[in-house]
Amino acid sequence: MPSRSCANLLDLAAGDLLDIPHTPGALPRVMTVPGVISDLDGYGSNDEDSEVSSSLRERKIIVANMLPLHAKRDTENAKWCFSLDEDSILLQLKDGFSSEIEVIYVGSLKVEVDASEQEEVAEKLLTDFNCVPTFLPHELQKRFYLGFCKQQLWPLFHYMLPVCPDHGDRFDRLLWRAYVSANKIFADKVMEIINPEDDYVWVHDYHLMVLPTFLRKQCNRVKLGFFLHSPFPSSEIYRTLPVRNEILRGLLNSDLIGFHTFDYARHFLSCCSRMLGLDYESKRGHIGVDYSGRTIFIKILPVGVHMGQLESVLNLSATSAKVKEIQEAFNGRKLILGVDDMDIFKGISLKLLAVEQLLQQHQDLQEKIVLVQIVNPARGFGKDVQEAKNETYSIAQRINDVYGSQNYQPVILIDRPVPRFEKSAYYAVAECCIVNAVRDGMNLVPYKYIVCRQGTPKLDVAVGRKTDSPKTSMLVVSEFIGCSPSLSGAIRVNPWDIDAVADALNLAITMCDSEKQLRHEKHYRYVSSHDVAYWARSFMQDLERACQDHYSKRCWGIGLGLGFRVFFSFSGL
Ligand SMILES: O=P(O)(O)OC[C@H]1O[C@H](O[C@H]2O[C@H](CO)[C@@H](O)[C@H](O)[C@H]2O)[C@H](O)[C@@H](O)[C@@H]1O
Repeated sequence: MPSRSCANLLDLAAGDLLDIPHTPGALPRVMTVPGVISDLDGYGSNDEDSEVSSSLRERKIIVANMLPLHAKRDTENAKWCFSLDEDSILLQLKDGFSSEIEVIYVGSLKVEVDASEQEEVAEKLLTDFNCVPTFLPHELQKRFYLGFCKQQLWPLFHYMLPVCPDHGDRFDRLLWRAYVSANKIFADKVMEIINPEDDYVWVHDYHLMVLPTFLRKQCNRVKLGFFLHSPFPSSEIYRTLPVRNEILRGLLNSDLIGFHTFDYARHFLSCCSRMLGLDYESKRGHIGVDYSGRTIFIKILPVGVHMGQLESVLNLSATSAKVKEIQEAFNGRKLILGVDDMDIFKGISLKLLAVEQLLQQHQDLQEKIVLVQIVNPARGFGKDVQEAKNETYSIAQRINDVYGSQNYQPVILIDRPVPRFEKSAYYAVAECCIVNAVRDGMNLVPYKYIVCRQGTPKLDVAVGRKTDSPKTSMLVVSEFIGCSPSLSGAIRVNPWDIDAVADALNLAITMCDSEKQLRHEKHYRYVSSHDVAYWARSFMQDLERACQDHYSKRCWGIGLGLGFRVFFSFSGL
């Protein structure tokens, strides 16, 4: 594909995101892809009950901002080396699909590849990893990701309004244009590889919310699902966004839109109603909304963890060794664990303030508890992130100065990339895990903690535990995070209420084992049965159903006469 200059990309006007008429009579011809039917006359010719079928192998095209890859240069020959990012949900979701299905990824690399190397790298990534890279020009990438995504959408979707005009967080149309341009590049990349007759496209997260508009424009029959991993804020917050309609319409150009929680879906619905004037109705567990002659389905489906992967890490001898090492180092002290990205919405300093309060109010706990806070590297680089980091360090220092001693440090900050085996070992040892985020789309830390506390027979043997000994865990979780509704045995807290969080921590660490066991077992049953494969399979099944409805002859007929509806379905909770 010929590369475009950055200037051209940034010139692309946001006005390009006009709504697309979807009444079948107004459908544009589908882009011609070799071997693919290129207009709708031929497409709708199945009889009423038959499914859309083709001899070509079905593929799922997963589109996300970042490919599930690590990249680095070989120190000897300076060539790029790539490896799979096993932690990526995008990679893990494959387990939800039949092995017959080919999964292709479209997204950016975390590194910048020089234009002269891009062709070679693209070939290698396709051959070795089924990945198709979108090489965004440097300036565009910066404005798109660090600018519009991280400085504008991320705060707003986590309920932070740009209140101070001098803070530099006002809506910036230049950044919006970059967002639109970047989304278009992703859509163009998908168009280069898609076989619309057979392939399903699944777009992920807030970075790519207008991509469906571009895809739908180029290929009206594209089978397209979207999942939002971040929260969808209340309409009172969302409606402050100057480009609110463009983004809503972008999402509505999918066939199915997924959210982690009922609230996010409800907020989205209310935005559609208030801002676009769309009606919706509830019928047999589904809610339907008409939108410009299209059918959209909405699914509430919290994501899960990869059980097999977590268990295999627990089975590593490095993990057992680390567990023993941590147990020895803590020497009977109760470990409270926090694992968070360094981000202003994770509530790390509120958590530290609660621990400080706990130690102040319960002198008996001094020398007996330790908060280990693992801090994953920041993903955005705003001034606010640096401020949050400084505050975290300063509160931790204060607590350690006041309550620590020569052999005791009540707060341990681990601020470096922590390998999976080490994290799993901390999860396995921790008496209590606390997630105190003031907003988070889902947050899988509690689920990982539960699985690691359950452990594996191999880990039990390695650390000298009876394999049939009762398993316990204790969670303190913020009520503002997506996983909270699924954790009915957790102590739910308002992270802003420091007294309440301190009390919750006290309750968690003093609770009797039988109660902790009951809560743990309940959580484990849920987490192990609603894993990432369940999530992906369930989303894809609904997407297939949605597309069958949309693109079968019968439905086109209904669409012509009556217009289409949006349906909501609920599962996983
Ligand atoms: O920081 P970004 O590159 O913009 O990516 C955003 C975050 O993506 C991932 O978290 C999101 O998805 C998780 C799984 O659904 C969910 O638990 C979380 O609430 C979402 O924000 C990633 O895990 C984060 O590190 C990124 O910051």
